[in-house]
Amino acid sequence: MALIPEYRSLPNTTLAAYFVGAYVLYRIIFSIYLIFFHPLAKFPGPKTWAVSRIPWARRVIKGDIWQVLDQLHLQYGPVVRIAPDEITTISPDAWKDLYVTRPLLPKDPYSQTPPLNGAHSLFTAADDTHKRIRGAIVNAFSDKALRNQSPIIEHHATRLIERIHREKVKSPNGIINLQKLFGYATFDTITDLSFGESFDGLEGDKTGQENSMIQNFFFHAKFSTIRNCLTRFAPLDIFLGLFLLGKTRASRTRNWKNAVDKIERRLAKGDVRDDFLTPVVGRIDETGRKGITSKELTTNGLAFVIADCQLSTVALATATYFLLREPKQWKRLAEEVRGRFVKGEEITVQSTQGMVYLEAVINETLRIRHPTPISLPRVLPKEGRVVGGVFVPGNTVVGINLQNIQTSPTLWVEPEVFHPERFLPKTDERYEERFEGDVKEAFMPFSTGVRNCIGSKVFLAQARVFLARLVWTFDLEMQGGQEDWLDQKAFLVFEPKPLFVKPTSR
Ligand code: HEM
Repeated sequence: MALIPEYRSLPNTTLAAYFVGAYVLYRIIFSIYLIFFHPLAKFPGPKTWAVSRIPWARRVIKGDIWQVLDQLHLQYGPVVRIAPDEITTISPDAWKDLYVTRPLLPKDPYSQTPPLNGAHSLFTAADDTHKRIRGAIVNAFSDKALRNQSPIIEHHATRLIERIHREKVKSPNGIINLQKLFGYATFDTITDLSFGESFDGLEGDKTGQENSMIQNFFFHAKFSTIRNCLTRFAPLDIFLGLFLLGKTRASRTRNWKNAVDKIERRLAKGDVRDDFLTPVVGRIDETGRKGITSKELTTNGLAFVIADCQLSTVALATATYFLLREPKQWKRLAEEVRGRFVKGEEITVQSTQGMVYLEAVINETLRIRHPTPISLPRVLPKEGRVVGGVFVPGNTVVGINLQNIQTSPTLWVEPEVFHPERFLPKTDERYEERFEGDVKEAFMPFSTGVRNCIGSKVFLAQARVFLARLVWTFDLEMQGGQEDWLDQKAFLVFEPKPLFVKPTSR
């Protein structure tokens, strides 16, 4: 009782100092616990990262976390503690331990942006909901389905080449931004496949309406990355969410309506052609107990569009950049493509299968520059699990960073050098023995297990046809001053710079 008047009589500044002092003392004691006594204390890593999420968050928000993780692995080894409750690994065995071994590990909820309308995409759905949705649409991604969808991909490849011709003529010095055109081409292809109608970005020069949706996707990727990161520092994420969601509400509503209208028109036509909607025609089930609901169909359609449009654009622009920087590799690819086809139209999804150098170029591009250089974090069960040969305690968040595992000097020969040859069959005369040193099991650009990339075959088909048609039709020269083109930030996905090239028809 006697304390209360004394306590009350303290000046406000002294009171505040007590509180600050108590908090600092608590942080110091807690930090000592985190560094020396916490179950993750045995894992190496920077001490400042072990005691707080802030160093990690700072790098995510700066867009260079993938580069910093590279350095941390070099310094500390294959397993690094990057937060009080999280470790990252580049052990190839961890692919199986984290993404295949049963029971399946849930995704770290902090790494996910929850759907605004409650209808999950495959990315955010868990357990039975994930199984149900994937089961409803998986047939749209089979080899057979892809064969039937091929004319759509080839049609947009033709329009890409036509647009490059038009752009070349329009440009006073013949220089064009190829990254932008890849963006339109992938956008047109994937909207055609996902919604049943193309958004016709490649025709924008004719209609005078250049589509800005692609730029918006990259903006959203940045926003979602920062918001997800801030969910660990609530209520900061809520403020950012209110501000940015308000700012983007109109465009989101427009995109949603556009998608719904197109999907409805496509479903009404019935079983008329093969696209991603074919397996669900007449099978929409609004109960949410089997199949897929119409809201989930739209959410997933938009997710496919965003995934393809961003990742394929980055991959295609990056492949072209590497090829133009490395004349020997360009020449090898040109020989393969030009030696095989007499006419550009012969270049199809089917006819580009088994083109070993082309496939090696695509693989090497994905290896050296994964379009989405993120970690795939999973939460361990309370009993813990062996990951990559090391026991990791329960409730730890563990992930493989897609970029780091593909460029670690402990796993790859000359990891930063563009050598498609490393992916050639050993019997190929261009293969070099030194690439025996590569640990190819580390290379899983589409992840593995039941949550692997459902769209990988579509991407590969598109990449083969677009690149082969480009190389068949044009000689390309890179405009100077782009030596630092690869210096890009990544927010979920790399933010590609314009790629200025001068195409000349052969
Ligand atoms: C360069 C191209 C691509 C790469 C490197 C890539 C990579 C990946 C990776 C690593 C995952 C696993 C994500 C996780 O575990 O959280 C994934 C999942 C997924 N990808 Fe892709 N992707 C690409 C293109 C595409 C395309 C073209 C589509 C759509 C047509 C697509 C649709 C999806 C979907 C829906 C999932 C979630 C699958 C599930 O959880 O069931 N991706 N992708």
